[in-house]
Amino acid sequence: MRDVDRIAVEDVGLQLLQMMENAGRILAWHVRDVRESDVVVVAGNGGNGGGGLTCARHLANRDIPVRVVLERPSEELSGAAAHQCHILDEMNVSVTSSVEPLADADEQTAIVDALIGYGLTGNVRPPADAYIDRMNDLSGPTVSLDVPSGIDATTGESLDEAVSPARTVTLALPKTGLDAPTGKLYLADISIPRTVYVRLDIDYEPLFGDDDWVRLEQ
Ligand SMILES: NC(=O)C1=CN([C@@H]2O[C@H](COP(=O)(O)OP(=O)(O)OC[C@H]3O[C@@H](n4cnc5c(N)ncnc54)[C@H](O)[C@@H]3O)[C@@H](O)[C@H]2O)[C@@H](O)CC1
Ligand SMILES: [K+]
Repeated sequence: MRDVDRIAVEDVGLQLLQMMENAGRILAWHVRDVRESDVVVVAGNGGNGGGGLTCARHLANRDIPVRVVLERPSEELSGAAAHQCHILDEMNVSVTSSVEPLADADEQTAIVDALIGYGLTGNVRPPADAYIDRMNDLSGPTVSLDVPSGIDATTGESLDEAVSPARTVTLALPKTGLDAPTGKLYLADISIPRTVYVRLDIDYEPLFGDDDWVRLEQ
């Protein structure tokens, strides 16, 4: 997937924010599909977090009650995550980095797990572990972006706590490590052109029909 990202960006010219917009918009569709009530987005500081912040914008644009809990203070965000968070600030969407994560979520609140995607390196470090535990404590439906946080996208193993979602919306290609507990698994089209796969000798069959996502059988 890193190779796909690299070729798409460096050779073909697709920009991260374009792929992230597709990811966040399709994630918002799935959150609307599962939610009964308000929504809390848990966002890390990488591309996964950026996708969650994009999702929050698409929900807020439809007057869906949504708030964001960051793993670290917004002034520590960088890159695309900082970009997406600035827009939410301008929209007056609630963004906090509370120590007691998700303190005011009730049993109906839907959770968006945009903490860690395929960038997981090694055992889950604090405070991410507390956020993962808290997400798992809540009874509302959780939707994970790309990979349930804490799961290794390649091996599928979780070295310790991992999010146990109702569904996972993975991006572009099914990650090899997704035979892990992902809940219902969906693949989202983030507009990676076929030439990227051809250049990487990945045999690619068109996966997407009329929808922007497909359900993957597990
Ligand atoms: N082509 C694609 O697949 C695209 C993927 N995107 C998203 O970008 C993600 C990859 O982005 P990144 O490479 O920035 O990485 P991630 O956003 O997956 O992970 C980095 C974040 O996880 C934290 N983290 C990493 N290891 C940790 C550990 N052991 N304990 C606690 N925290 C840990 C880091 O502090 C950082 O906040 C994908 O999972 C996907 O969601 C999108 O940006 C769009 C393009
Ligand atoms: K995640």
